[in-house]
Amino acid sequence: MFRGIHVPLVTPFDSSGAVAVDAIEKLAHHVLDQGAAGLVALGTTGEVAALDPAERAQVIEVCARVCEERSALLTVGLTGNDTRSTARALRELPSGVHAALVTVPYFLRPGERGVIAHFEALAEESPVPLIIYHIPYRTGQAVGAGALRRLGRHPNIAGVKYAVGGIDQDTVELLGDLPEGFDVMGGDDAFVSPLLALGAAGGILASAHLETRSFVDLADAWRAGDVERARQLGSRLARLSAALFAEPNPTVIKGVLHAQGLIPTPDVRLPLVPATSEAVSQARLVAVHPGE
Ligand SMILES: O=C(O)C1=N[C@H](C(=O)O)C[C@H](O)C1
Repeated sequence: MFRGIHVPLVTPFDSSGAVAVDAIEKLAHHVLDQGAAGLVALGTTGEVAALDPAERAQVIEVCARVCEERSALLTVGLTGNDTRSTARALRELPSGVHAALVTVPYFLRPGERGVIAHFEALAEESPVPLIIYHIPYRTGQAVGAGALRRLGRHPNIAGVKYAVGGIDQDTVELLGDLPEGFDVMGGDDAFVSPLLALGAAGGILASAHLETRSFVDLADAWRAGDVERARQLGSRLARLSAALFAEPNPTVIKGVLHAQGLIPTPDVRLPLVPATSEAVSQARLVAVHPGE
């Protein structure tokens, strides 16, 4: 189900601080024009925690409209560390949403058995397929290859957004033996190229707001076995990702998109603070001169 590059959209704000719905629509078309396979609404990059329920509904509505028009896949991010309320949020997803990206329960650290029980319960209730968001450096919860493989055998669990901060033993084991119909999507921008080389189906990458076409080419090159091209693109794009993540995501990306005239302000909501002008200039420089 998951393949190619999916862009977790930023939520732009206008000068009054309101969600700039027109800018979301423009950005959505912009990345899809460049070959993105889908959009992710309400990810970390979309500052979901700082949006109120009405704003979240607005973001989903505009993304669903664009995805419908463009025959693209819409995934919506859901973060919770309680199974009952997460199941309720899944049941309440509006139509037009094709999948839900659900974070491993954070902070609580329920252990692997708890994580398995959580996702199996959610998968039974969810009206759309789930993609597990595994990001232990944010959630505090390890989940090994065996547990992910078991979850991947559930018919309503379509994949994992894999962001363990590098390539480790579990990464290699997982990608060496994937359940049928269970896709691995790279979720650590700087490591997407090696993950694709190991057999990931694509990536959910905030960096792909910029150079979307090049990220799509990277995934295509690994799939086609064009190793030379994939390595070159991979190292160039990893430099771009490093510059875009030099300060907390999505502050630098918003700074660059604003400088390019794609969003009305670079503003983020507290506790995030806007990126420094140095970080934004450096990221713009790397985007234009990737060798520097
Ligand atoms: O919102 C997302 O989805 C992503 N979030 C990650 C993060 O903020 O750490 C980065 C990734 O590119 C996508």
